[in-house]
Amino acid sequence: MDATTSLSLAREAATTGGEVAHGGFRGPLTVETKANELDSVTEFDREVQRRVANVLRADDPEAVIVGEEELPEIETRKTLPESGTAWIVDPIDGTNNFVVGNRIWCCSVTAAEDDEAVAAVNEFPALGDCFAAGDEGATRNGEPISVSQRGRPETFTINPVFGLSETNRRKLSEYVSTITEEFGDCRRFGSSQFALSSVAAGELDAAVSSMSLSPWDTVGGVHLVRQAGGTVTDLAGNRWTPGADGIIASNGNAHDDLVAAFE
Ligand SMILES: O=P(O)(O)OC[C@H]1O[C@](O)(COP(=O)(O)O)[C@@H](O)[C@@H]1O
Ligand SMILES: [Mg+2]
Repeated sequence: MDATTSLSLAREAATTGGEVAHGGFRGPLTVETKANELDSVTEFDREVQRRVANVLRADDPEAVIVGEEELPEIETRKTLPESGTAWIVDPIDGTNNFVVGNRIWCCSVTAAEDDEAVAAVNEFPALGDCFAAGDEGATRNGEPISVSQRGRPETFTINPVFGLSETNRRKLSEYVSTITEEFGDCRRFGSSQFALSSVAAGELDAAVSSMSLSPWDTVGGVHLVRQAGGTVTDLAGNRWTPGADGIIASNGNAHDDLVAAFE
């Protein structure tokens, strides 16, 4: 499937999923936890993944789906296949925000070919922003976007993406110190797809993490950043690929400084 066709299907799936989630936003929810007390899931996460999968499977009944939630009736992988087409789905990225009524959450749908994204859509219904990219640049609500122009590291606003699991808290605090001592300002939003979309749109200068983030937290947003003219590597400065330990996504202007600062 070419990038234009993939983008159109990703858009249809993410729009459908976003509408379903938005219908439950700020309403009564049943909230369960997964790995820890701060890892929430709601009935909407599962229902949105089901609805997104139905859109994708209506087009191709054999569509390979890499998704965050477990659904008994839809076979879902946790990692990307080494070859072929796969659809990466985060039904709600930012579930903790969704649960408390904060608008920063999205339905994320990405098409990948052989481990590499070809089209991505991050639909934020409560914000009214839809970030999308095929192979002709990135857009927000249909308008072209590009990474920021900022060049001096001490002026950079950076999002350390970590979540709040026990094991990652110490590293997060190190990253926050590095940002405030060597760079400019710090932001945290509770959604890695929002962080990456914001880098693509020039609203943030960089997003960084030493965690190995899941494909549904990253692959689509990485594609948006690259299509918007940015640079995405692992912590060693090598081109980022799914499964990498850590990520540095930036406007590209001080990428070497970021690689030198974060480990
Ligand atoms: O900006 P923060 O608070 O570090 O949040 C980042 C975290 O947000 C998430 O993107 C939220 O994902 P989910 O809501 O899909 O669980 C995590 O995957 C990631 O670890
Ligand atoms: Mg999620």
